[in-house]
Amino acid sequence: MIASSNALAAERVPAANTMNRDTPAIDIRNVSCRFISPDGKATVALRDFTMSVAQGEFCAIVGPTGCGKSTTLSLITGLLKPTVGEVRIMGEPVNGIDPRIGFVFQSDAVFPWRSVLHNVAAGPLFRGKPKDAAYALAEEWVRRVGLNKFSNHYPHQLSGGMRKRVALAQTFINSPEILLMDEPFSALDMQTRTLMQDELLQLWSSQSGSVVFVTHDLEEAIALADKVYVLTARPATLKSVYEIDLPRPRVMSEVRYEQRFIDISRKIWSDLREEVQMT
Ligand SMILES: Nc1ncnc2c1ncn2[C@@H]1O[C@H](COP(=O)(O)OP(=O)(O)OP(=O)(O)O)[C@@H](O)[C@H]1O
Repeated sequence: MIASSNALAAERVPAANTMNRDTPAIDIRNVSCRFISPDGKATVALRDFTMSVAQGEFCAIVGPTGCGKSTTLSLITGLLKPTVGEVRIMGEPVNGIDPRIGFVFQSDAVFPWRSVLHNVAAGPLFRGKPKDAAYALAEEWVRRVGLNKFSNHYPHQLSGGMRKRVALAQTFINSPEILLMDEPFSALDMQTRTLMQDELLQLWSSQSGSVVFVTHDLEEAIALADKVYVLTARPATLKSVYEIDLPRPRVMSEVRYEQRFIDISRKIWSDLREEVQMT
């Protein structure tokens, strides 16, 4: 496996909680997950799967289609319970929806009837922040994601990339300790996608959260992550973990052309290809 440098990790702001820094943000231990359909047919999505995400770490999950990647995220959120095994968040067993967890999915989760500013303010308002403070914070986040000129626009008046920026602002405004992302940029064109990846890395490096990023795109996984988890074909179990020693900060439009990146891609792809060919 490849050694890690984690060059920027030491510069990030420490997590604002009293927990031991060595406690994993996410600890999935020997988890299996089986679905029973109404006609009684069983589907085993995950089998004896183990994964540990450190505080502040950026992990990506890749694997063949339908292997169980999204199921892994559902287990972390508590929306699903494992059939066997245990999932811990910040050292505690998962117990219902956790406000420390933020999500960004492939589809936009913006409210179509609210303007950009109102969309971004929704989270803090929902969490009980006073109105003035919530809107002041929302204005700051709208500016941070470069949408200040579009603050009063509605989602249907925005491009796909702009809506994704709204989604990032909506999520980061809550300073999530854990950020779960399921194919968040897959609907975007290549150029917009590259810009959004850069923005994601900038936002992430300014906060202390851990990220689990599910993607079909191996290059995206390598470019973004500290660690790439390769899952087997269904029922998914952990095939291998690669630590990505590319220095940070990384520039998405350049990193893919570095020889080290190409070497890592080749190595992981030879692992992943065996699984993809089975599906
Ligand atoms: N609620 C459910 N009930 C029954 N089967 C389910 C349920 N959720 C997922 N599955 C099945 O579990 C398996 C894993 O699904 P999952 O969505 O986790 O895969 P994935 O790796 O994210 O897929 P993709 O790469 O296509 O997005 C699939 O066979 C899917 O049909």
